[in-house]
Amino acid sequence: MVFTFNLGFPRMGANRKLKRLVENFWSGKVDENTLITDAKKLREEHWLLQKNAGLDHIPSNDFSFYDQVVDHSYAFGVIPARYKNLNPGLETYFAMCRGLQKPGIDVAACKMKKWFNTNYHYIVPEFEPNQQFTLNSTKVIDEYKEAKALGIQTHPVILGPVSYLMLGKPTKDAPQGFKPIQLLDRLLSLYEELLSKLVSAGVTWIQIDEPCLVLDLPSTIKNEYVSAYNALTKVSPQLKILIATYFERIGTNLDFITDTPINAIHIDLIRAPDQLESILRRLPAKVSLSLGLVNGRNIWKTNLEVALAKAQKAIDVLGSECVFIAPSCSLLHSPHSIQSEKKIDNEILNWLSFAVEKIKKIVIISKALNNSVQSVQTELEANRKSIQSHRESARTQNPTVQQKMKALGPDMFRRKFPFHERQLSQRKKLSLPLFPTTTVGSLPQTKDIRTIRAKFKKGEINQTQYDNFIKREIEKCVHFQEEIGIDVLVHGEFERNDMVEFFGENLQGYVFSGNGWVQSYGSRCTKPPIIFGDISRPNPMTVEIIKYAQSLTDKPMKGMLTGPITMLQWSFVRDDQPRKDTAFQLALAIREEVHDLEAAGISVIQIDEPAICEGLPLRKEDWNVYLNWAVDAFLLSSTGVDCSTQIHTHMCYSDFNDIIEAIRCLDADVITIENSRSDLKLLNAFEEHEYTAEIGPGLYDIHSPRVPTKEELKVRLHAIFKYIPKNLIWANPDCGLKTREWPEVEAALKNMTDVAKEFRAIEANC
Ligand code: MET
Ligand SMILES: [Zn+2]
Repeated sequence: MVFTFNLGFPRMGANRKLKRLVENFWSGKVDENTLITDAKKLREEHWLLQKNAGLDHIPSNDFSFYDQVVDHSYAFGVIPARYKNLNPGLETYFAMCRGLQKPGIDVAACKMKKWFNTNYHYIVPEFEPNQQFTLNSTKVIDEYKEAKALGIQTHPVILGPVSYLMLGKPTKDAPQGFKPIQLLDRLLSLYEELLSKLVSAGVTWIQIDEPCLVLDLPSTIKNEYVSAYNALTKVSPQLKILIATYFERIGTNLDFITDTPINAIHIDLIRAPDQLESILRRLPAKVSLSLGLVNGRNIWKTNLEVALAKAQKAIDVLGSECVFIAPSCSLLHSPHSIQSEKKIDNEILNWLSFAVEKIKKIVIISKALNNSVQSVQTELEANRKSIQSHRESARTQNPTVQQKMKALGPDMFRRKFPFHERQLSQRKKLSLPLFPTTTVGSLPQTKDIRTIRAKFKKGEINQTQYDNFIKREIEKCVHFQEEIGIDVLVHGEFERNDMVEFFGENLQGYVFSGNGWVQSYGSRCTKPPIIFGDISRPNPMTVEIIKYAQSLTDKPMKGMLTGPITMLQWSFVRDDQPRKDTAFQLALAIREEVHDLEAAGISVIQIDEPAICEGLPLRKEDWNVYLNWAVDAFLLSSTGVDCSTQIHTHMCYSDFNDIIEAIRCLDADVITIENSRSDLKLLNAFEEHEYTAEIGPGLYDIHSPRVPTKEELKVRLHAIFKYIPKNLIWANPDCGLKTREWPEVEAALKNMTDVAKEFRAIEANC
C-alpha cells in the first residue's frame, strides 16, 4: 500500500472566503466570534473535501488568519517587545501582521519577506539573545482536535526549528554576532513539549517543514539539524515524523538528516525531478519517501502516466509501504479549484488543475498503484486525452514565433555601439541637464481611474469615452511634470491595471482566469496571468498612447515597458518548454514594441525588470545559468535600437552586490533602483565594481505617504556623490507612484526637482 499525503491546502477557500472574512473583521463588520466560527467552518469544509476525495494523510494547522510563520512565532511566544502592551490574542497577533494605530498606541508591523522563491510573503520572526520561548497558543492542538471531532485523523504541520530560526532575524538592538540559531537548544525543549502534547491528543504523524534543507548549508547548521532531530525523534515512540523539503533539491543534505531516526522525508520532484534516482540509492532502509509528483505551484494537469512511472520506480526500490504520493509542496501556492472558472474556454480549462483537482490526481495515482491501473482506467484515459490535447493543440504553437526563435543571432543580443558612444550621442540628442530628473513610471491610480476602468470593463462606457478619460489624465500629468521641471517625462501608466496584466492582455499566448487567486500576503491574493502558448504581439501595445503623451510636450517622453523576466516571473508559465524559451519569446515581443516606439520618435525607453532577482535559484551553483539567460532575455528585448535611443531599466528591492556583474551585462544606459530604504548600502556594489553607466538611485521611499523634505533629499543626493560620479547621477523616486495620492506626489516631486536644480546651480558655479 502506498499512502497519499497532502502537505497543505490553500486556506483562502473558494471565492477567497477567508479574505472577505478577515477583512470584514478588520473593518469591524463582523465580530471576533463570527471570525472564529466561520474560520472553523472553512477548515471543516477543506478537511471534508480532502477526506471525501479519498486522501489518507490530511494536514491540519495549515490554516492561518494571516501567515503560518507568524502563527508559529505567536505560538512560541516570539512576540517583539513593542507588542507587549496590547491585548493578548487577536489584537496582538494582527498587530504583528499589520501594525496597530489606536488612541495611545502606534506600533508598526513586523517585516515581511518572500517565502523562498515564491510570491508568498511571510512575517519575519525577530529573536533577541535571551529570547524566552513559551507555549503561548494551543492552535496546533486545537485544530487537530477539531478535525478529530469530525472523525478525521490529520497530521499537524509545523515549521521545523532550524528553518524557523534561520528564517528569522535578530532584533535591532541585539549585539553583533548574535545568530538566532544559537537559540536552538532552548527552542527545542518547547518543541518537545508541544510534540508530547500532540501525542497525548492522539497525533500519530506530524509533518515538520524544513525548507531550509534545500539551501547550501554551512556545516554548523548541519550539526544543528542532527541534534534537533535526534532530540525530537525521542519524544515518543508513537509519533512518526515526516520532514518536508520543497522548491529545490535536497542534495547531500539528505544524508545527515536521514542519519537521524526520522520516519519519512518529502522531496519535490517537480522543481527537482532529477534527484529521485540518487535519493533512492542513498535513502536508509525504513525511511519512507514522500514523492512530490503533482505540481503545487503551477496550474497544469499532471501527466499521470509519467507520475506513475516515477512512483513505480520508488516502489521497486523501497517497497510500497515506504512510499507516499504527494503534491510537490503545500497547495497553498495553488488556486482553489477550476470548478467555478468561467473566464477560460473549455479547451484550455481541460489542461488545468487547481488544488481541489490536484488532490484528486494524487488519489488516482495511489489507486492505480494499490488496486490496479484498470481500477482507474477511466480517469487515466481522460487524463491521457487532455495531456494529448494540450500537447497537440495548435493554439500553443505559433510557427511565426518559432521561426523567429530559430533565427535569433548573436547581433540581437548586443547594442550596436559601446556605452560611451551611446552616451555622447544621447546627450547630444536629449540635451539633458546635470542630475536629470525623472520618475519610475506610474503616477497615482486614483479612485476615479479605477471606477472608470471598472465601468469600461462592464461595458457601461465605450472605448472612446474611456480613451478620452485616460487622455485627459495624461494631459494633466504632463502639464504638471512640465510645470515643476521634470526633465524626462512619463505618461503615468493610467491605462494599466497592473504592469504584467496590461501586457499579458495585449499579447497572444496569455489567458486570464476569473478565479485563479493565490495568497500573496495576509488577505492579499494575486491572480497571475497564464502563459499557455507561444508569445506574440499582434499589434503595438503602447505606441499610440506614448505618441500621444509625447505630442503634448517638447521634453522627452519615456516609453514604458515591462521586461521579459518580470513578465515570466509574475505569470503562471507553461511547463512544456524551458522557462528560458518563454522568456525569449516575451523578449521578442517587447523588442518589437521597442522598435515601434523608436520609429514613432520616442528616444527614451524604459524596460522594467523588478523581478529579476526573484528568479534567482535557491542554490548558488545554479545562479549563473539563470543569470545568463535572464540577461540575454533583457538584451534581446532592448538591443537593436539606435545609438541615440536611451534604454532605461528599473529594479526594486534587489541586493545588487551579488548580481552586479549581471546588471552590468544588461548594458542599459540608465538604471533606476530602489535605494532609500537600504541606507545607500546598495550603492557600494556600484562603486566597488566601477559601474560606468548612468544610475538613478531612488531619492525617497514611495511606500509611505510622507513627503520628503528638501533638506533630507539634499542629504541623500549629497551622500550619493560618494559612490557615483556626478555626471552619471539621475534624480528619481524609488519606484512607481501608483499607490500614492496626488497631493503627496506633487509636493514630493516638486521638492525633488527643486533640489536637483539647486545642485545644478552649485555645480555650475564651481
Ligand atoms: C515594481 S516596479 C514598477 C515600475 C513601473 N514602471 C511603475 O512605475 O509602477
Ligand atoms: Zn519598482
